[in-house]
Amino acid sequence: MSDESVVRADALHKSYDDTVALDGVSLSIPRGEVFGLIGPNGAGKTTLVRALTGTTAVEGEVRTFGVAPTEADRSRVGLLPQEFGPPDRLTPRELLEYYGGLYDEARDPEAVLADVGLTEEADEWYETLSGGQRRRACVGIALVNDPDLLFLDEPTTGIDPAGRRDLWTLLEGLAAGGTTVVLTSHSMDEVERLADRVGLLRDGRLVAVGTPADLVAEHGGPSRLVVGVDAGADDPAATGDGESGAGALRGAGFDVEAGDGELVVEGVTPADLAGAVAALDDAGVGYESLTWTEPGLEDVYLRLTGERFEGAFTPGASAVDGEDGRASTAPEADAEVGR
Ligand SMILES: Nc1ncnc2c1ncn2[C@@H]1O[C@H](COP(=O)(O)OP(=O)(O)OP(=O)(O)O)[C@@H](O)[C@H]1O
Repeated sequence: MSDESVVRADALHKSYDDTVALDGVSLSIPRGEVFGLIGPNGAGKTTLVRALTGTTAVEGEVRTFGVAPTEADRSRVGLLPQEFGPPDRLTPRELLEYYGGLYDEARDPEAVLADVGLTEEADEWYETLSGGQRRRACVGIALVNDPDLLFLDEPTTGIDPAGRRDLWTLLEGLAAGGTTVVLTSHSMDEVERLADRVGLLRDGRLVAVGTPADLVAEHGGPSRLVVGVDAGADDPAATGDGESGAGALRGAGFDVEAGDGELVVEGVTPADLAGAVAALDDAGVGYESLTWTEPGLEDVYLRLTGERFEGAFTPGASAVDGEDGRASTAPEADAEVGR
C-alpha cells in the first residue's frame, strides 16, 4: 500500500462474542480523498470507523498519518460519531468554544457556525434545537479543530434537504482543500455525489471498493425502460402482432418482459428511447407512463446486498409523461437504504 495513505488498515477483525463485526477489512485512503462507506445495518461501518479512529481495539493493523490512531496527533483528526450527545444546556456557540478550547489552535466559532448554518441559532440551548440543527452543531464540533482527516458517521441524518446540500458543498470544499474524509451514510445520493471511492461492507467484509462510476458499471445492471400500461388494455401474452404495447416494442426489436400493468425493456440506451416511443405511437398503443432509469449506486447496493425496498427513486431516473409526452426529470434520488 502507498506510503501516501492518510488511513491504512490491514486485515482488521473484530468480534463481539459470537458476532463478527469486521472480518478481514483492508483499505488505504490517500490524502484528500472522500471515502464513502455503505452497507446494511449491522454491516460493520461504525465498528470500522471506531477501529480507524482508535476508539475500539481490533485485530490487525491501523495507521493514520503513518502511526497507530491512538498515537496520531489528535488536533489533525475530526470525528463525528454516529451517536454523539454534547451537553444539553450549552448553546452552539458555547459548544464550539468549549470543544475548540480542547485544542491549542481552533477555528473561529463564528466561522464554524456559518459553515454549518447555525448562525441564527447560535445562542439557543442545544436541547431546544431541532434534530437536524443538533446534527449540524455536532458536525461543527467535528470541524472546530480544522482537521486534516475527518470521520463522519452518518453526518446528515435528520438534516433537511437544503441543509444537506449546504453540508455537501462544505465537505466538497474541505476535500478540495486536501482534507481526507471518511463518510458513512445510508443515503446513496449523498455518497454518489461526495465520494471519490466507495466501500461496500456486508457482514464485516468489504465486498466492493471503487469509484461510484466503476461500481455502477460493474455491478449496477442495465438501464431499464418501464412502460406503464393499463393492465386490461395490453395483452401480456402478445407475441408481436403489433396490437399490444409488448408486441409493438418487440416488433421494433426490443426484448420485452411483460408484467402486470407494465412492460420492462432492459438495456435501452438514450438513443433507443425515441424508437421505443415511436413504436408505441405508431401502433396506437396507449400508455400511462414511460420511465427510463439508469443504474446508480443504489442498484449496486441492492444487487450486492441482496436487499430490496419499496417506493424508492433511483438516481438518474427520468420520466416521460404518457399524456403530453413531455420529458421531465424525476425528483432527485433521496432514497435511504438499509433502514
Ligand atoms: N458494543 C457492541 N457490543 C456488541 N455487539 C456490537 C457492539 N457494537 C456493534 N456490535 C455488533 O457488531 C455488528 C456491526 O455493528 P456496526 O454498528 O458496526 O454496524 P453498522 O454497519 O454501523 O450498522 P448501522 O448501519 O446500523 O449503523 C452488529 O451486528 C452489531 O450488533
